[in-house]
Amino acid sequence: MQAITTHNLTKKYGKKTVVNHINLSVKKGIIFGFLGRNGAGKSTFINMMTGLAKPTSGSFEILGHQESARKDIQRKMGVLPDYSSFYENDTALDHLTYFSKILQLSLSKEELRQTLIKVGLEDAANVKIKNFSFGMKKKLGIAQAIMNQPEILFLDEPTSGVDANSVLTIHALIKEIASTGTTIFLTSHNLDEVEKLCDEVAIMNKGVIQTKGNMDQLRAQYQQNIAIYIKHSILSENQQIDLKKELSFLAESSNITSTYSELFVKDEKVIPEINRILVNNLIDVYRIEVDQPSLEEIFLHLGEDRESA
Ligand SMILES: Nc1ncnc2c1ncn2[C@@H]1O[C@H](COP(=O)(O)OP(=O)(O)OP(=O)(O)O)[C@@H](O)[C@H]1O
Repeated sequence: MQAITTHNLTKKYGKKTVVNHINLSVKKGIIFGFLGRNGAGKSTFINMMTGLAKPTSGSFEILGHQESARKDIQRKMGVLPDYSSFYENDTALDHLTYFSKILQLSLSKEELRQTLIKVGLEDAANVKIKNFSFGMKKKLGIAQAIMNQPEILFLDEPTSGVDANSVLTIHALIKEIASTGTTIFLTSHNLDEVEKLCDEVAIMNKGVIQTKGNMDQLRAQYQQNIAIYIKHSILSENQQIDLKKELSFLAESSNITSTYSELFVKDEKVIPEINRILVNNLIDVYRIEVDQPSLEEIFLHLGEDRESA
């Protein structure tokens, strides 16, 4: 089942088309990363999902509900906006109590405390928000977003401006929430974070989805080679030539030297075969390192495509 399906979803501001006929589907239960440069249209897309903006044309379903069934969607949805606002004189517990009432969740104090425990703010339940660090405010924002035990959670930049320790806690929290089956739709400018957390990624550019898939699919699509670095026993010149020839069927390119070789391959599935060739040639391997292209490299590569287009 899909958590989100959009059909030619479009948003225009005046004459400017900010979201342009997007057909996107997001599987239920995954962590989905939504990327794009500033101004690509991500927030506008999310605002339509969360009910803050109306599509100009097209439609979408969330968890099987049409956009018109906003109340049903809202009940199952949690949202951490890019910037949450708080009454600085409220405590964490006051804040959750207030939103629990607004959302008509009728949660007990104990249930609210449990939510604070989940996000690691148990000791701050009665502390005024004005004394919170930025990271604590993000965690409180997440607590607010998960109070209703949502089936789908939108997290807009959950770790931007947050200190390294809190980043780790928030990452662990996101994984824990996802492990209960909640679909997570996450935007972040931190590509490393997206690569670590997300099962699938979509990259938006100028209002359209430029690419979508898991990391393996993105690597294959953008033909980013995997680099393999091997430190091995000393090879004579003839051995180097023979090895290069044998590996030429598996590697896109290679650089074989007497003690150290670099290979560039399309698919990591060839690594065991490379290993076998080394063993058959009685070459001792002291170290082998595999360097997969990062999401950052793919993202930059997409940028090159865009600029040369
Ligand atoms: N309410 C609005 N009225 C007019 N133009 C808007 C409005 N909201 C967004 N835009 C324009 O739409 C384009 C896309 O903006 P959007 O905020 O969706 O991008 P984004 O990908 O979320 O960028 P960022 O990563 O900087 O948040 C921008 O050119 C922006 O100026």
